[in-house]
Amino acid sequence: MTEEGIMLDEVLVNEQPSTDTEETAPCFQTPGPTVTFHNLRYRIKERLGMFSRQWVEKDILKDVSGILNPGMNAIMGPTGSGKTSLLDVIAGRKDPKGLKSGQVLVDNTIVTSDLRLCSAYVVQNDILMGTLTVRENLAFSANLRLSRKEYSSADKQMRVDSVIQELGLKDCADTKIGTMFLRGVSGGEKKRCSIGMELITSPSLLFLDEPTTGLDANTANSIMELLQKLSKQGKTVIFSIHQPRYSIFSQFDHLTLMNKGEIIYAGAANKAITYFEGLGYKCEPFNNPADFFLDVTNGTVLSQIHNNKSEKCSNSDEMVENENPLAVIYRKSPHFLNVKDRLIQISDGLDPEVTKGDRVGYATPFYYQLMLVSGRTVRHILRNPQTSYAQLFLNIFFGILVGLIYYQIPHTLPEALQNRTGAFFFLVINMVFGNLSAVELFISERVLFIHENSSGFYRTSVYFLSKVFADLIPNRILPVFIFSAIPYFMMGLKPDVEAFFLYCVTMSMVSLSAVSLAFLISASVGSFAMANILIALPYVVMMVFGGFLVNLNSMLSGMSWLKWASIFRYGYNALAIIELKDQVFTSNYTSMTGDMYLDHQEIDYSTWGFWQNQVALTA
Ligand SMILES: Nc1ncnc2c1ncn2[C@@H]1O[C@H](COP(=O)(O)OP(=O)(O)OP(=O)(O)O)[C@@H](O)[C@H]1O
Repeated sequence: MTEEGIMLDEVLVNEQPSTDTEETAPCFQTPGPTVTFHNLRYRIKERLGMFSRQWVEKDILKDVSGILNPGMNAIMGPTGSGKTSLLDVIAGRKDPKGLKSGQVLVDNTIVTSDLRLCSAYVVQNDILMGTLTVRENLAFSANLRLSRKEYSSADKQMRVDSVIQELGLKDCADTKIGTMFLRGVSGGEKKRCSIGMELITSPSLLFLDEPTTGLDANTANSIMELLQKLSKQGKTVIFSIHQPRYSIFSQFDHLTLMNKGEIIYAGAANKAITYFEGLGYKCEPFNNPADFFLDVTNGTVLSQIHNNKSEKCSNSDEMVENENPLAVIYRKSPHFLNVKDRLIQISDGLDPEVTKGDRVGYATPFYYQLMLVSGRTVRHILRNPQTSYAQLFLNIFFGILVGLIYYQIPHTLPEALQNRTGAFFFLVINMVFGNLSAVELFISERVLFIHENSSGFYRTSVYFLSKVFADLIPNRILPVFIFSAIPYFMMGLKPDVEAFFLYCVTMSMVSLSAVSLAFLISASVGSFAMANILIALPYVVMMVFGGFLVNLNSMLSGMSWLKWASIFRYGYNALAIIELKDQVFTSNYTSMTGDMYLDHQEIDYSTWGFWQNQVALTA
């Protein structure tokens, strides 16, 4: 199959961008909403020590409220002050269990967690498919997030072109994003592409987590200019940022300054200096305001008035108890009282029955998502075929090796039985351990999946099925047939079509069972190292209880039940039945049937006895 042949994108990703700019549909037109958040209190639970049973609760947002209008809304503060947490809670991206009180309103209406499906969120570390080009990534977003009823292929194509044009991505549109092994587009272009992935849906509300982190000064500037351009078109752009330089700070309309989970200033960005100067903090000439604010929060710059006032305020219980006096002062300031009045008005006029986002669902149907996501996975594999080639090569190599070791097994005892059973066990071991690479499947793209799934690209089941199909066929099923066929004929096993077919079925079932276990572990843990440790344990235990290394009948009864969970045992038994049943083996003095051996090993070789192994492998 060629890459071009894959039915992957309705938008023809290989098509050159439309050069006629007048035809390009203008995007980013919808005016942005006003976002208000009321008394948000977010709490996390942390274990005291690694093995401790005690938990401590920590408030990471302490009763924060505010109003964010269309324009550039920056959330600033020192590390750990709660910027990202506030952004995530507003965007509906933080675990709702931690939200102890408060609510978020969009245009005076309660939003459900579906806000995440109808707003755009650009994460800090760009999460894109590295083997696809900028245009292909954008097309993927357009195809999955724009409804097929409302947008034709041409509309989607136009939208992709429009985003490329607006974000200045024309020169790198057909360059791959890049992976660990493949040099791709620059950091700034990657960030633009990440923003573009979200702008495809033309959202009026855009969240960005630290959009300038990791970028050089010029690139950071150009990203912020782009955001400012969007905000000037009426969008509500809300972002967290750590310590921007002056040219970036001067583009902010509204500033929310955080410290220790509380707001210490919220209001017009250009009035923040005046506010802090009013509290007695002096910003030296030529000092960057962003640096000044961080110095204020860190206590590097001290307030004369505040120092005097602290004596005056020492009677105030709130001031004495609160370890964040700037937050207390802010809550008493006219700035906050103003915000509070407006929030009370909004809350009073709120109709709890009317909610936003109730009916937001996926833009495309299940089968269409499955087709697109599988297409992308196949394209990714074709552009990154090393694993598939290695899998194929290893299977051919081991197939020939087993064939050579057990070449043309005679029918004379004792080799006839010893070599056959040894070969079966070796084959099953290869089949199981050859699938260790499957643990990597859900780990390597975990972050991409979580981001795309929570942004409403596709359903969880779609991703799972697409990975299973795209990995199973090239990496698990095809190599199994090669691995099975080579040694079967080299070893001279039963020359019978039915026996060969059943042998292939058994090998496939062993492979699929081993892969399923690897998938289960892969989906349950977060790191590759952990997955490797966890998969080795059941594989080794299953191998010991496989029936070849130890006589299961002579085992401690308390342990022998483990044989029922052994993929090795079911695979080995099935192969032994296929090959040994109805065969007669001879030596100089005696003869022995395969059935006698199976009886001796207590292997049930009746028809049901054989198929129950297949059923167990399927289970
Ligand atoms: N899920 C969580 N589990 C434990 N602690 C958390 C969790 N989320 C946030 N925190 C803690 O809450 C505090 C605020 O975190 P947050 O990421 O919001 O800060 P930030 O201001 O964005 O910091 P940075 O600039 O370093 O990203 C930090 O002390 C952080 O360790």
